[in-house]
Amino acid sequence: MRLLIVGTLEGYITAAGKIAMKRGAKVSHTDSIEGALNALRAAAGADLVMIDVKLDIATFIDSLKSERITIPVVACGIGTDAAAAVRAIRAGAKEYLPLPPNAELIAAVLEAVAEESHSIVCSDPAMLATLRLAEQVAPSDASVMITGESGTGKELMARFIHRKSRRANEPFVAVNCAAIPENLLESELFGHEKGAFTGAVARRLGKFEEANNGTLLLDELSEMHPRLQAKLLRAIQEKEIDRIGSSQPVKVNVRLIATSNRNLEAEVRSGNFREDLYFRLNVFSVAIPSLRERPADIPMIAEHFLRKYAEANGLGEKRLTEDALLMLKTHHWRGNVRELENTMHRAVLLSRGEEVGPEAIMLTSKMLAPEGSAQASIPADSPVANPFAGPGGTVPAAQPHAPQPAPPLVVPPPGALPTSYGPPKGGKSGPYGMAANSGAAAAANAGGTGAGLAALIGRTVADVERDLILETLTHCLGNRTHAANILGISIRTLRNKLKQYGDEGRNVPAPGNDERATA
Ligand SMILES: Nc1ncnc2c1ncn2[C@@H]1O[C@H](COP(=O)(O)OP(=O)(O)OP(=O)(O)O)[C@@H](O)[C@H]1O
Repeated sequence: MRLLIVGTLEGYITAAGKIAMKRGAKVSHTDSIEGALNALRAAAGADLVMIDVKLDIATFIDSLKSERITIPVVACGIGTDAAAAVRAIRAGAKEYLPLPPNAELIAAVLEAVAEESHSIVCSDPAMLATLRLAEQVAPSDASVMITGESGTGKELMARFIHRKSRRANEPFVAVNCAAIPENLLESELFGHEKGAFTGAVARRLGKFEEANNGTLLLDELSEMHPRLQAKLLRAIQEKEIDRIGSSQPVKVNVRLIATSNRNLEAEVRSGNFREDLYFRLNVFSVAIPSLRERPADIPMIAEHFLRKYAEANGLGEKRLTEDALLMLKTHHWRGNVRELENTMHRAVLLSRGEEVGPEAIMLTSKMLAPEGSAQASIPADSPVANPFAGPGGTVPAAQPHAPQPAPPLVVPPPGALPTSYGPPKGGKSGPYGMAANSGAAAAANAGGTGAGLAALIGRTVADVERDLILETLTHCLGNRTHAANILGISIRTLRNKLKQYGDEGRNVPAPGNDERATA
């Protein structure tokens, strides 16, 4: 949790900051609204802003809205100033915290923000049962192995277990073992001493030490090289790690959660994964059902993302039509919740007005296309894999047993995309179901001749794809990562396409501020 304090808080900055830090928050401070906006525009960002009620909160919140930065703002002022509190709430502040700061109140606000941004939306009995199991397992210190197809919510579940554990106020640190090359992963996990290898210009602590007293998530563990598996096993057994280049072991107290979207037992059998490590990590196992196995979750999750992205994009309320809902319910979600999330994000941007109909639902999967059709031959990675597709409750993580009618308060971080949003990994989901096209979906798909779609007829797929990519990029103010997420393609594919368009003399939006170094 990153907290940004703006202003002097009537002289109580230090007290408020200390309380927040004690609860695990990383606290930064700026004096002015301009300073806060600059900080939020930068990659460092924040998950919550506490602002002095004497500052111009209305201007601040308006600026956030106009720049599409979505972040909860809490106003703080001397308790007796009721008029200022009312003004702040009217301006859009979520809460008013009276000063001097009260430890319990600050803790409650931080907890609420953390839960809201990682809430697990579900109502299907299969998922509720999984959550119950996770909640039972959470308070112990035992290692947990979370399995499930790509995009089913494994990281979300790991965060849920951490929040429900005795370590909830300590750090939660995640490492994606598949995303980091083997030689860097060792230093990432265990740290290194200055001079340990070329480029090690200073001592760096690894994730084990960063997560000390808290929880370390080893995401996509099956991708770890056997040599590192041995070092990890030692760290678990001895409860100590060796920084690279050091002969002094360091004691660590870390609860481990591992995830894998591969069948780890099979990896053990084929000799790719150490059996002893597998049993160390798999004390408890939590298997997350795929979205296909919990169809009752689809409408709820779809509505959740509809609200989230409509709000994040500063658009009014939107609702799904019956046809659109039917299309979602009958689609074969290979990319699971992540695919559904991207689909709803696109739908928010493509729909006009309050209603979201089937014409706004662009599915990246080939599953709806008849075998051998032109559509089926378009790669699933393409944003126009289904360009001619036609009309087709939330249980906050803290209370998994009691589905609530009220929508969750969604708190995406600055830039309006969740931190857990990784590059699309749908292609890695493995050999999961090639379910036959359902009759309902096929029927819904067959009727696609809305005005928007008719306008596409006569254009080539490449043309439509280019326009969609460039429009989306413009919408994302040039941010490649966000655009790739919305389009449902990898950042690499996006960059290749943009290079091609640039070479063809097209006007390609410049990278967003935070991406200039890498784009
Ligand atoms: N039940 C849910 N409610 C709300 N959002 C969800 C739910 N499940 C997953 N998500 C969202 O879907 C996206 C993918 O979730 P997450 O990263 O936890 O999946 P994963 O299984 O760890 O993915 P991968 O296998 O690719 O690592 C995230 O944006 C997450 O917030």
